[in-house]
Order: sequence, then structure tokens, then C-alpha cells
Amino acid sequence: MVGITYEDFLDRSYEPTADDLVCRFYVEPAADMDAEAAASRVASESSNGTWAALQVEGSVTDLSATAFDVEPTSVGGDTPGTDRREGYDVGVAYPMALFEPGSMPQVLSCIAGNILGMKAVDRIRLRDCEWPEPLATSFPGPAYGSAVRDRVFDAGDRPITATVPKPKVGLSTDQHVEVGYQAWTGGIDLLKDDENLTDQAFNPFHDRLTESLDARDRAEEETGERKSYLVNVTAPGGEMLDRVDAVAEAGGEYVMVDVVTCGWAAVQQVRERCDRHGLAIHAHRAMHAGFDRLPDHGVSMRVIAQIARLCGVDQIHTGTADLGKLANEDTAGINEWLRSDLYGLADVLPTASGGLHPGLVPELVDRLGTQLCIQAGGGIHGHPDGTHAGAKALRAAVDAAAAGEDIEAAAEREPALATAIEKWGTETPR
Ligand SMILES: O=C(COP(=O)(O)O)[C@H](O)[C@H](O)COP(=O)(O)O
Ligand SMILES: [Mg+2]
Repeated sequence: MVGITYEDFLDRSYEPTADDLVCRFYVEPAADMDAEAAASRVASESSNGTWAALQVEGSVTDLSATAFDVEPTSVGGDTPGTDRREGYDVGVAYPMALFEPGSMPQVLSCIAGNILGMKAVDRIRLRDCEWPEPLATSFPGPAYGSAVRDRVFDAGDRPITATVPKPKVGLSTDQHVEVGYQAWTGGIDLLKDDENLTDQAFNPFHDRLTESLDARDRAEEETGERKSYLVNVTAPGGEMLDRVDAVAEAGGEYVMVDVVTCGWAAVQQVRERCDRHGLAIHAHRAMHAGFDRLPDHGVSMRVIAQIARLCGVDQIHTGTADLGKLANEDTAGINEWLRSDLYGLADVLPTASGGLHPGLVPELVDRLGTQLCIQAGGGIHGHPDGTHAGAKALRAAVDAAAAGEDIEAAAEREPALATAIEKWGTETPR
């Protein structure tokens, strides 16, 4: 390895082996770099090289990555707030031995580490990964994935439904639980905490957990349907694991984790702890847009979803295929990947959320299919007749879409749905 320079990390004739992790990047070289030099720097800095030629005494294991593909491409310009930009599609192959099996933080410190801030490139985005079997199967993957529809509920092939009480923070425990009860008895499957509700004085975690699960039991008895609660266990370190244990003790079926703000090491710990208890994991992706919103930089939502699947979440937010209030990246394509075979690891049930209401359900199901969790907050609690009516409206819209029935026909039977359609129509909110 004596005298190795970054040019040594480019080989256009290299053919990735079955054990290589292949990453696809979008790269805009710095003004004084050509595309091949920039691609070499990406492969170098993300594996075992640096900016300087190295003088190494003795032999070291060669863990160099190889930039094997550098083709002009362009991104952006097709969605509001993005400009069309010209750059390069760069393929980099990483040898398996570079990675610590089963450690997502270590993997990401290679493939999404220093290179994101490297001056050799003006922009760089990790767009996609092809995970080799030895690396993928060193992670547990989800315990249940889309099987939650049968294992936790009796939902068959219809989308499961969830709601997050609004306002997202500020409701007392009693108010929160009452909203949950009204939603459950109106037909919603899952009560869900919001991303910034954890253990605050106005609504403490343990009170909310036990009282919500009591209300769940009452709602199950009243409706004859199975119900569940996505309680947000997000917290630093051991406290989060204690909260996972508390959910199991209280008779919950799921925990919810803010996976990006927590970090992947924490998600891996939660996955391990949930395994002991047979709990499923719902992944909220708050902060993902800091990585994936710009098409020319960061880490794509596609890759974030891949990481989440390997770490073992059962459900994850992947957007609304542009029907809702938040910017989305290829929801349908990401959902397809989450369903695809990955060396026998379980799939992940995608959650569509963010600005949804009953009138959007037919188009949502048309674009994304029924293997879905459909979550509505404002689209339920903003119903003119309140939460219970809002829940009935969403459930009627979902049942109709799953049965291939027109929403108008369903609205004739369910007045709450007619009211929701009258209020919001089929408009996309902002
Ligand atoms: O609170 C909500 C939705 O509330 P509402 O239904 O009132 O819009 C979720 O946090 C967002 O869906 C997150 O976004 P994403 O799902 O895109 O990660
Ligand atoms: Mg939210």
C-alpha cells in the first residue's frame, strides 16, 4: 500500500462481486476537479484513503473501495423548490471486509460519513444501495413487517389505520386518552403519539401508557375489533429501553421510535429489546428531510428506509406519494423496495401520513396499494363533528378503497364521510 493515492480508487473495468456493497451516488465535482478524480476521492475517503498519498510501513489489509462507474446525469427541477442540476452518477463498490457486520453506525460512517462534507465535491448524495447477503443478513430485519395486519389486528388485506391526536403536544393525559378512545371506537386501529410527545409534564409517559391501554381494552370490547397503541418511547439511552419494558409490562403490542433523531445504534438496541417482549416497532422519521429533501445532496429517503428495514423496524413513514402536506421522494418506489425480497428478511409496512384526509384515500390507495398503514391527524380531529365522526369517515373511506368501491357510494351510507368530503373534497393541503 506504499504510495497509494486517491487515483488508485478508480477502476472502470471493475465488476462488483456478490459480496460487495454497491452504492450509487449523485456527485458534482468541485470546480477544480474532473469527474473521475471526484469519484476516486469519494471511494477513497469512504473506505481507507485520504487526501494525501500514504506511506505505510509493512502490509495492511486492502479494504479499498472502487469507483467503477462515472456517468453524466442531472437531478431536480421536477419538484417545487428544486433546480435542475448537472452532475454524475457514480457507482462505488465496497469490500465486505470493510464493514463490521451488524453495526449500522459503522457502515454509515463509511458510506455516508466524511464524504458528505468533502470539499472535493460541491454536492454529493447517497441515492441507493445494493446490500450484499452477508452484510444484509448480519442485521435482524423486522420481526413482523406487514404481517402485523394479521398478527396484531384482523385487518386482512385492507390498509390499517392510525391517528395522532392534535394538537400534537399540549393535551393532558385525560384529553389524549379520550381522543384515542373516540378514534378507536370510530373505527381506527392504532392510536399514535406524535413525534415530539414523549414524557412531558403535561402528559407523562407512564400515565399515558397505562391509561391509553385501559381505553384500548374498553374500545376493543365495545367494537369487537383489535386495537393498539403506538406509544413514543423515544428517550436517551437506557431510559428508552426502560420504556420498552414498561410497554411490554402494560400489555402493549408496539413501540414507536423517532428513528432519525434517536440514531441507528439506539434503534438497533430497541429492536433487540423488543425481541425479548415480542413487540413491534413503528418508525417515525422526523428529521429525515434534513438528509433527503434536496435531490442533489445528503442521503435519500430510499437509503434511510433500507437502513430502517435492516435495523428491524416493522412500520415506517414513507410519505403520501405527493398527496399530503409534506415533500415526498418516490413513495411508491420506496414502498416497493420495502416489500421486495431481501434474503428472506421480513418486509416493512409503509405508513402514509402528513396532511391526509378521507377524500384523498381513493387516490392514495390507487397510487400505493393496500399494503399500507394510513395515518391521519388533522384529517380526523379537524372533522366538523369531532374525532369520533372523523374516525368513522376515514375508516369508511379506507374500507371502500380496499373493496374497490367508489367513495361517493360509501359516503351515501356513512354521513360522517359525506361531511368530510364536503369539507375537504379531494384537495391536497399545505
Ligand atoms: O403528525 C403527522 C401527521 O399529522 P397530520 O395527519 O395532521 O398531517 C406526522 O408527524 C407526519 O405525518 C410526519 O411526516 P411523514 O409521514 O412524511 O414522515
Ligand atoms: Mg407528527
